[in-house]
Parts: sequence; C-alpha cells; structure tokens
Amino acid sequence: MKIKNPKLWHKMPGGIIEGENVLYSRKYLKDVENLYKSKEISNEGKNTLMYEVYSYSEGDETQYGNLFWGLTILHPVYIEKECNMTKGHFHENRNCVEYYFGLEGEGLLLLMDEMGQMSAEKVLPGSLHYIAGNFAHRLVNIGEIPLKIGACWPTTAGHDYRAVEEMPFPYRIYKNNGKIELVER
Ligand SMILES: O=P(O)(O)OC[C@H]1O[C@H](O)[C@H](O)[C@@H](O)[C@@H]1O
Repeated sequence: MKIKNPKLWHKMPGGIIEGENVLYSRKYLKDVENLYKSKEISNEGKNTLMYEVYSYSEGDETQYGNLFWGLTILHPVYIEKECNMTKGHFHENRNCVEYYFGLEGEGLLLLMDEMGQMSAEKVLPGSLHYIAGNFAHRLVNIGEIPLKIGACWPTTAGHDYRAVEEMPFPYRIYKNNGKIELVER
C-alpha cells in the first residue's frame, strides 16, 4: 500500500483552499451595492472587489451527510463608513447548522432569528462560532486587513437569500473614527 500525499490544502491561518475541484467565486460592489445605505457609488467604485468565497465538497451535494469546507475573505472596504459585509442568508433547510471560525483579521458575525431579532459576535483569529439552523448569518469586516473566515456546513443546507431581502438585518455596521457603531435601520 502506498502512502499518498494530501490532495487538498488549507494552510492556516492565511492560506486559501487549494486542490482540484475547489470552487471559487467573488463579489464586486456592483453585485452587492443594494446592501449599503449609500446610493452614491461611482461606476469606478462598483468594480471594487468586496469578498471571495472558496469551497470544496466531494460527491453528491444532495446526499444527506455531505459537507462543504469553505473560506470567505472579506476585504477591508468601507462604503461611506459602512463596513463590508456578506449578503447573509438563512439555510433553505433550517435544520442544517454551520461552524465558522476566525483565521485572520477582525470582524463581526451577525445572527438573526426568524422573528428578526439580531445579535452580534466578535470574530477574531481562533474564534469558533456555532450557527444554529434557524439563524440568518452575515459576516462583517470591521478591521483594516482582509477578514478570513473558515466554515463547515452540510451540502444540503442551501442558501435562502430571499428571506433576508424581505426581512433585512435590523442594524447597519459603521466604523466612524475607529469606533464601531451599530445603527438601527
Ligand atoms: O453567501 P453569502 O451570504 O454572501 O456569504 C458568503 C459565504 O460565506 C460563508 O463562507 C458561507 O459558509 C457560504 O455558504 C457563503 O456563501
């Protein structure tokens, strides 16, 4: 029997997920501009890279028990002082939980239940976050370097963005003169 070399890498804290069949996507400001309060975004600004997502899974995604391994990198971008954030979503399958863990940078994890009640947790290198299946989750970069967050979740979870569009997170996150401010919508 031959001992094999690893076929996948995720060198922590700063590396990306590397290997065959790793999925990669990115969001520019033009893809997520509706999330922000500001309506004064220039055409040039719309091409700003906001966040990148790497993910990996094997086999049939519809098969109960399969997992995604993920990495999200949110760049330190501020839109008129409002912090860079992911779209945020519930899982289509509300029974599916998720783990997030902080790798680099400084952020917030916003959690919102189905009644629209929100809480926020600090995300720091080494922090581990359990996300219950019935909570919407959004990541926010509140620092000055890229925020890198690892994640693990079931391939059958799905992304329900519509529920968050219909009932947005009730607070916007700003950084004003170095201070984080949560502003109610
Ligand atoms: O899809 P978003 O809400 O924009 O979040 C970006 C990504 O963040 C994490 O990596 C999640 O585990 C992914 O499922 C999600 O796609």
